[in-house]
Amino acid sequence: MADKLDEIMAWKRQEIAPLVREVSVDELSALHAELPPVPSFAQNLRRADGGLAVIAEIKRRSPSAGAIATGVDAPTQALRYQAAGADCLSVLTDHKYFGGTLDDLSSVTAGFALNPPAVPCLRKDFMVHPIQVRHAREAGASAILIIVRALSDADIALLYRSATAAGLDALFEVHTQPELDRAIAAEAKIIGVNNRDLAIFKTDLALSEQLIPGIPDGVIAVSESGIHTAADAARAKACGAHAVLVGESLMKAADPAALLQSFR
Ligand SMILES: O=C(O)c1ccccc1NCC(=O)[C@H](O)[C@H](O)COP(=O)(O)O
Repeated sequence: MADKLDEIMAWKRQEIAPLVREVSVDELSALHAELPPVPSFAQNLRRADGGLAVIAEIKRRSPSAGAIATGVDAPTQALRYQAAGADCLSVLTDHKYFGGTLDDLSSVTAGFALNPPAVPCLRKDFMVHPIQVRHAREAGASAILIIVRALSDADIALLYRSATAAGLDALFEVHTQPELDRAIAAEAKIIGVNNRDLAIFKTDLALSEQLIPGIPDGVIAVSESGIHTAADAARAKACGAHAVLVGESLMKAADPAALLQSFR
């Protein structure tokens, strides 16, 4: 079966080609110094009460689910998640496959500036070049995504250095033990186990149970994808997850606050 992630990564490199230019670590540090600070993504993933933190995702559609909530207004959904008690948000900014835009992220963070407290936002996109890190910081993100399987070790190191210079955290996403080993070697501080196999679109929480116990102490562990019920979240917590990343079930929930609280 064709691998969707390979297709998306090839498209992403094509999509950003016209925007690509050299972006140095110094440029990103200077940008960070001149822009208003952003709230810490990592800090919000460690709840003082020991409960499971929830990263609530804004996602209109996806390759696996098709249409989820195509007409949703991102800043309105962000304020619903804020009121529901989300610890962090994940905002899809890829348009072709997920129906999101970078403007969604900018309008979400601008909305929080008018309606504090700001909830830290992950720019959920397929990162391949530091220019995307710059755009994420300008749009008010607190973190970027690094999909280990899709990148060389050199690309991972460059993106991580760039994110750190720009004052952003990085969520390293893994799906296998060798990918987890690479994330650990890169000194990731936040590692997410994606329960969804992006080749066949099957989600299996057993993957979190298999990999999360191998995430070192001191590193934040996130279980991603396929969390629909309190029982799913409890499985993630039982194997050591500090947080869950939840898209489809929260996007479709009539009462996101009740569902989110049940996860905790
Ligand atoms: O969700 C997909 O179909 C998908 C396909 C290809 C690459 C990435 C994909 N999803 C990204 C995600 O990681 C999920 O949006 C996220 O973990 C939330 O998952 P869910 O709660 O199952 O919506």
